[in-house]
Amino acid sequence: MQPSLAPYPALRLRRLRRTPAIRALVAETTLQPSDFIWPVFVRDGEGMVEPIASMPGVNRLSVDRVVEAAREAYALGIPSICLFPYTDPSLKTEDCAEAWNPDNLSNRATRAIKAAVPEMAVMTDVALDPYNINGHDGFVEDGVIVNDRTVEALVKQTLSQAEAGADIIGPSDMMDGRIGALRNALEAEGHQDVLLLSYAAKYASGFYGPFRDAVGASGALKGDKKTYQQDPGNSDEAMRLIARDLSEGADMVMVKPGMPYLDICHRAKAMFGAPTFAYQVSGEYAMIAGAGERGWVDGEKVMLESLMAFKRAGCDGVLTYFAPAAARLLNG
Ligand SMILES: NCC(=O)CCC(=O)O
Repeated sequence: MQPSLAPYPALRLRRLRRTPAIRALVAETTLQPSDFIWPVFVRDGEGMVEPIASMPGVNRLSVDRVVEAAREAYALGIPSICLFPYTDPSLKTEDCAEAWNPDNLSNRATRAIKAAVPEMAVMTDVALDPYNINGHDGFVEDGVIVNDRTVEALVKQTLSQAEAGADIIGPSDMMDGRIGALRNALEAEGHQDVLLLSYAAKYASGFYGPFRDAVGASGALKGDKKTYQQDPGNSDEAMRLIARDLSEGADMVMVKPGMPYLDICHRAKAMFGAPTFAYQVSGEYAMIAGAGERGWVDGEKVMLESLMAFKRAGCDGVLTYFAPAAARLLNG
């Protein structure tokens, strides 16, 4: 766009900022509760609300409490909730079989939410890390994360989540060929309406630290994830990954983390025009919530500003731990 500008004083751009009404008229971007997917941490037990120290205001919830939280979130106008299980260490194995157990925590929570709040879109996570004894998203053989055997396991995990009633499956593993394999399996098994929101551009980031505490994976992870997650300096690679996943049958794509990667969000939306989401991850949340708690920044203001930035960059929506707090503010 080439802005055509009259010379000053014919042009006084401050005229457009003079009152709240005029500012509202010319606002380019809006933020609303329907822009959010709310990630929640699920644990076993009943009546459990367990705070996560590195994520002030975020708790691990037992299934009954997740159902209550989902009901409240939906009433606030948040259309979707995303489940992350805190897996009991005794259930983590080398074969990751708990990942496709029809009665695992994630599947139980999905069934319970779909029974209580059927209109809400339940999103689930596909990757082996919550169930893997070594904390990796794929199987490890001789120190190498193997691709194709992992994809076979991801298919089993996906089908068990679809059977439980998940509306949106989020493959976060970054293996090659998994979107095509999952799409084919969903079609073949009568789950043609299940959506795939691919974690297409997922970076090997330091911003995931608090999440790994939240799901109990910090101690488990051996080494790093650099052979499957992206180098933070790469942008063309992100476009290739997104193009590939869309061509294999992804309905929506995600960029993760969010705030440090707004250029990737913008480029992805401009290049593909597909429904594009960003994940404002745990470290981003912790920085804003932690600084807000200490009074170093105005926490609410920075929260909304950060979420608006995703929309301005071109995202259709944001996965954010702030979803209920932000929705409450936006609803007034
Ligand atoms: N697969 C989901 C994540 O890795 C979330 C990361 C975060 O919130 O830090």
